[in-house]
Amino acid sequence: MAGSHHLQQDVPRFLHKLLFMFSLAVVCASLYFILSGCCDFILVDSAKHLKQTSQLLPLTELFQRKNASFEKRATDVGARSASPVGSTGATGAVGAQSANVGKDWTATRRLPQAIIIGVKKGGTRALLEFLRLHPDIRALGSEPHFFDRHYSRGLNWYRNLMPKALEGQVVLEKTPRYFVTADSPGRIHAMSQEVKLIVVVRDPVTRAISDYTQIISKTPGVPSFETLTFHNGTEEALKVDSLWSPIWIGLYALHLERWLAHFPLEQIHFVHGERLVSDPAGELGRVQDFLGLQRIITDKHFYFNKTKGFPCLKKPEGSSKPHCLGRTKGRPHADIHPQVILRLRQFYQPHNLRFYQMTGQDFGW
Ligand SMILES: Nc1ncnc2c1ncn2[C@@H]1O[C@H](COP(=O)(O)OS(=O)(=O)O)[C@@H](OP(=O)(O)O)[C@H]1O
Repeated sequence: MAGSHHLQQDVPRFLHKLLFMFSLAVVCASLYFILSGCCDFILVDSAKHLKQTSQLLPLTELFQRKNASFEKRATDVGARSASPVGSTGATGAVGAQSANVGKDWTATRRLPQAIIIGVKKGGTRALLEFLRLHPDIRALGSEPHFFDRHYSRGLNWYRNLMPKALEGQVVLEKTPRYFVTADSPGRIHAMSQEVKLIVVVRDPVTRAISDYTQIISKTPGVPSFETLTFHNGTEEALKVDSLWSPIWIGLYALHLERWLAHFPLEQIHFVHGERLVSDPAGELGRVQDFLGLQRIITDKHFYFNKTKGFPCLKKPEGSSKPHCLGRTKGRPHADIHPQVILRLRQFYQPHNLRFYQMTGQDFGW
């Protein structure tokens, strides 16, 4: 009697349990199908996208580019906000060190494989800013002045200034003063025998006036260009003072000789400063070839800004707005008497010819 009563109670309890387990199984199965359906959709979608893009690029490159553009944005924010390192650069400050921390697990800081070593007022900032458009270039925004001013800080210090880069990307910095400092060629060679060197050269007379224009903009009360260019009180009133920095920097052959004692000519690429203004895409094409990179920066990246009188970028790195270099780049020059300019042209003539012979290129100055 008691046994049949228990049985009567157990059957509905058992049925309840069975119903509960069945419902749970139904819920789990539905969840599984819903979720796996979604994932399939996402996977299919991204696979489609990957297929479309990889028609143009190999997968590894795609991966590197994606990381690179992501990382570039991070570095640049840091580079603008950190403190400068002995820099005379127009835009830059060194901040690469903190900007990428934890952002990319495959990128590392490396010593530069390419350096824009000169020349001051040649158009080095324009070149660097244009090169930054390339996804395979990681460029330091400021001038680190390592080989001329901060060498005692050591290579680790220098390396830590560099932006993080992925394998296959070219790390680049620019310090125009390297070209004219005696120790730089040997020191750079000691760092790397393979490093690629870039020199932006410009008519040394215009370059000297540009240099002087910068000097007077920073230091009021500087004597006139003529006074500083010619030796005062000498028999030959028009003897050029080749030791005055704006004149001395333009003795390109003299400086190049020191570099050629350490590096073969093929390892040095000369950018034609005037053509960098008249045909930036052409000059950039040659620089990309020299760096062993795909020609990605082309004339579609530039437009000529009539107000500025210089080529500007349609879309600089990390922005969608057109951008020209700052006020100190491409500014009106100090007014110099034509006779002085003529005398300086004569002075530079033999030096220029020697430079053309050494490089195998006629720059037409
Ligand atoms: N696209 C574009 N926009 C503006 N300026 C341009 C450009 N391309 C080349 N240049 C020339 O660059 C000259 C400045 O050279 P640098 O950047 O090497 O100067 S610096 O040494 O870093 O101070 C600067 O010299 P100045 O004209 O004397 O100001 C320019 O002539």
